[in-house]
Amino acid sequence: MSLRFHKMHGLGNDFVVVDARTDPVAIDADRARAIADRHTGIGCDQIILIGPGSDTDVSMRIWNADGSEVAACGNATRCVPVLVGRDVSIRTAAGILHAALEGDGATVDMGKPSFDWNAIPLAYAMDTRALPLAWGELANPVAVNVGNPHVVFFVPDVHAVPLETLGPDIEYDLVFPERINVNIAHVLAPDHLVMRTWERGAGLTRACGTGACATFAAGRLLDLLAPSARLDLPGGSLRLAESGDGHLLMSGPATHVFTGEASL
Ligand SMILES: N[C@@H](CCC[C@H](N)C(=O)O)C(=O)O
Repeated sequence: MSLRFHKMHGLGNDFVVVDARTDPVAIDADRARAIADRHTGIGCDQIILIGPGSDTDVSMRIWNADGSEVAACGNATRCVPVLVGRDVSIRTAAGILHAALEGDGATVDMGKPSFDWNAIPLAYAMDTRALPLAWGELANPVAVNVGNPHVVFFVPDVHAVPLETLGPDIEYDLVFPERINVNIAHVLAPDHLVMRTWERGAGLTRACGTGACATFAAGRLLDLLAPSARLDLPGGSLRLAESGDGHLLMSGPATHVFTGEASL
């Protein structure tokens, strides 16, 4: 099957973006895995399908490299207005998002975080400010849903944590019935932190936009961060701010690399 696609990325979190606004394209878990394969496919962390919107400008569906379909992807959301060439409203499985072109990327209103244990979701009721759980040296994370599920650990040094081994243990722990994205962060100042993410369904990535939103929301909840902060990820920096009504505003770059066609 022939596939026309755009290769895009947000801070090195890379995507195969399929623009199906005028002609429908069918993607399922098997096709998503084949496209994402870095040896036999195109290679990417996520596959993004942009479709027409009914009540919005466009719609967006998201698959991780392992073929799992998910509701949110912050970095890909910044890519949408860049691809379309204007500010857009986007229908996603997590609700309607608004993305506005800004600088070399976009600012997206990512909505309000939820700290409800049911919304994360967790297997049973727990204090989501500090889950009473530990995996190796990582203990008592904040759990938060920002359209997708995350845990956030505040640690003394993100570079000293073996996230490549602890990440999968946490992602697949049965306490997270829909698996989980795993973020570790250390705060340098109330308006500046450093973080890394193990992504559900994709592993270690250079950046995770929803991970940055989750980490900022967790930092605000614990009073570690100011209402606006810079977050340094392995692939570069994002700016997060909290609006008056508690929404998370994420700003950062989004890059179109090339347009191609593949038999996949
Ligand atoms: N890279 C994304 C998040 C993609 C989805 C995530 N791995 C999940 O399974 O929820 C981002 O920039 O937010």
